Amino acid sequence: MPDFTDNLKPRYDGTMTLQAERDASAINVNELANHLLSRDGFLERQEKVLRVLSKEKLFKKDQQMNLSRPERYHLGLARAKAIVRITRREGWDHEDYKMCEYLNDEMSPYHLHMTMFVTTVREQGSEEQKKYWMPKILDYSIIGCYAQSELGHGSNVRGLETIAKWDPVKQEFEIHSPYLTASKWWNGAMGRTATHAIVVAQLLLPTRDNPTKYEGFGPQTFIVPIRHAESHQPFKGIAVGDIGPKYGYASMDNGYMLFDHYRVPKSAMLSRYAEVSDETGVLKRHGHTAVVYGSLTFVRGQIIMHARLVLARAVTVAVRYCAVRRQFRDRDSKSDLDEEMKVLDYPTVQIRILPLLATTFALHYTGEMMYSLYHKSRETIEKGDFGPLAELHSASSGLKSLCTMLAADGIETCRRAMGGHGFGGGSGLVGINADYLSKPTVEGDNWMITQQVAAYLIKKMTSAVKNPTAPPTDPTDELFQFYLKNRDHRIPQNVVLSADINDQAIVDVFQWRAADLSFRAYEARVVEKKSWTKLMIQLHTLSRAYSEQILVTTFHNSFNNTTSTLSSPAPAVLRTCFRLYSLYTLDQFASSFTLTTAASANSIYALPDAILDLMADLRPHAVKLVDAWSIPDWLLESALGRSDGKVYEELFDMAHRRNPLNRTTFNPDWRSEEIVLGSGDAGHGLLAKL
Ligand SMILES: Cc1cc2nc3c(=O)[nH]c(=O)nc-3n(C[C@H](O)[C@H](O)[C@H](O)COP(=O)(O)OP(=O)(O)OC[C@H]3O[C@@H](n4cnc5c(N)ncnc54)[C@H](O)[C@@H]3O)c2cc1C
Repeated sequence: MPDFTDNLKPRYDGTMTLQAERDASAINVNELANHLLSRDGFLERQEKVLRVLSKEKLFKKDQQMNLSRPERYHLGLARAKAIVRITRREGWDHEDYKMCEYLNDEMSPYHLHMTMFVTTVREQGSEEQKKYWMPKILDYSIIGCYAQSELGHGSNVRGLETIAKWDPVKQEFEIHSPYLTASKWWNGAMGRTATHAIVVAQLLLPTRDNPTKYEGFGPQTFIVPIRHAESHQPFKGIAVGDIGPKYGYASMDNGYMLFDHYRVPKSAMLSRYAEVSDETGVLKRHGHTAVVYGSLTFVRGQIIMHARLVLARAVTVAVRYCAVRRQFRDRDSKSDLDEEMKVLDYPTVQIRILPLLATTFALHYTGEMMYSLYHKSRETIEKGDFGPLAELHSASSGLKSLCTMLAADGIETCRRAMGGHGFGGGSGLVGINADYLSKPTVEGDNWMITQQVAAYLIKKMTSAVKNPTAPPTDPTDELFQFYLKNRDHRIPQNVVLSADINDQAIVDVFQWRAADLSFRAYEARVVEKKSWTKLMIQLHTLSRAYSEQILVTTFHNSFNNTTSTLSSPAPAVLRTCFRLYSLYTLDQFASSFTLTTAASANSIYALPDAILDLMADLRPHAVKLVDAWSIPDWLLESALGRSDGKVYEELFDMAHRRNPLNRTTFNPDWRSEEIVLGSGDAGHGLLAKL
């Protein structure tokens, strides 16, 4: 209904403000966007899918935060099915499907089906199993989930309690949950959606001398039907359901599941790398057991690529809003006529947002590098050479931990940097913040998996110490050999850490710190034989330092490889991002850099000024840099982050015209001491629902 608020305008025009910001920078946004997002035709695909999806009523986002949990799941399911339907209707491929999920922006109940479930069958199934299952998976005639974690164990896969006992007479496995803590738990899509599960269970085989006794052969993967194809009810011997409310993930049915002597045929065990022989009932292994973790590694690689887009989205909102938002006149201004300052011009706001803007680019180049590394190594593994698995696993673990931590913390930092409106639904960060909080935990807890990186580096340093002149097989070998040659006559680097510091000097500083921490870990563990548990904090620091070194080195390498082809001023601005990310990180962990003699204490003093200078250099380009990340308004779903800067108009419209709470008169009997929840206009039968 029209009212007197219709013609009111904000005091400062957001659209003009953002236009002025864009005019102030000569960056060619399209060119930079193509540079960042051309892999697999990402940008064209985004445009194509957006055109279709944004017209579908089912995908309208502006009311979803007002729905209850069961409604969110139901909507999520409807959208999951619609995405399959639309993908078929439009003749789209799997990348288009993934783009639908990305733009839909909620955890789809079909997500695990097309990630962990299909990847596990593809990587661990025998040719015969793949021939049987893959067509069913790809045409959605079954829906899968991945049931590894249990109520009692998640990180410790070897400690899983679900058992799969081989029955040589019936040639079947009996899957059983002997304890309450054996209940599968957290597994996405298992609660209400999936018809099948990849179940990770301890394989038990009868011993040779006494067939009534059983011997354990560790966790194996089984493909298990859990719900009836027609009734969709769980099969007898299975108790399964949704685990209930949680942070974010409202549209996902994370589940629990217990088995009571549930029988599956021999063919249920995925047998590309291990199978139970018919005649003898012994386990025959065909390859490297570490490959069982191959699908986890793959998912970790994708998580890193995803982290950069998630952080870019939060930073897009923060940069645009803080460029529009004004508070106070400049304290030192002599004129009363000056406009209020944009909050993005306050260094205390910049220090929270601009290093994160720089981080999006650091994540990008490492994501690209990991993507190539995974596919290169995958080819070698497919040929039966498992050599690269250790390096791949180590790099992916350390980077998964660092990148998801940077992105998850970064979203929250952006939210806080936006003051009160950052806390509101109009920020567009409520969903992404709550959903992304899971990432530091899932696919390997961030504090747990860093131990794998440290173990790998200690092993490498041990070999380097034993044989310091062996031909290096990778950059880490080279770095360790260089370190060992120079460590005795090391003079702490007195590089001046100013805004115009030499880029290679930054890389050297990060690499030296990583090598020195590796050497200290080697000394503590291998030479002094300190207990692993006691060293854990040191080992986590090592992993972080090593992964930061990868981010810095890879970012630096991009200058030689790709960024130099961009038109001015993009290469120089990206260099500023490189320095800002690096010097900001250096400042955060200054003691670690000085204690490892990577940088002298004197040089650290210059850091705050250098960071201020770099932020001043970057500031005029901030809006165009976030524009280059090309996050569509439809995905942002954010009043604060709108590309046209109409922040206040949208916030007011959301509250005044679109908020369902304002459509109902609550408390008409406000003089009474009681509220009748079960009836009336506002009651909606609430009591009956409780
Ligand atoms: C949203 C969400 C979705 C999920 N989806 C799935 C799914 O689809 N399928 C599935 O199988 N699982 C799923 N999980 C489970 C997830 O994989 C596990 O929660 C995760 O691996 C962490 O394991 P945990 O919960 O057992 O934590 P724990 O291992 O119990 O960790 C608790 C704390 O102990 C620390 N810790 C544990 N072990 C060590 C150690 N050795 N040294 C030092 N510190 C240690 C950890 O760092 C952590 O701080 C999901 C979880 C969430 C939150």
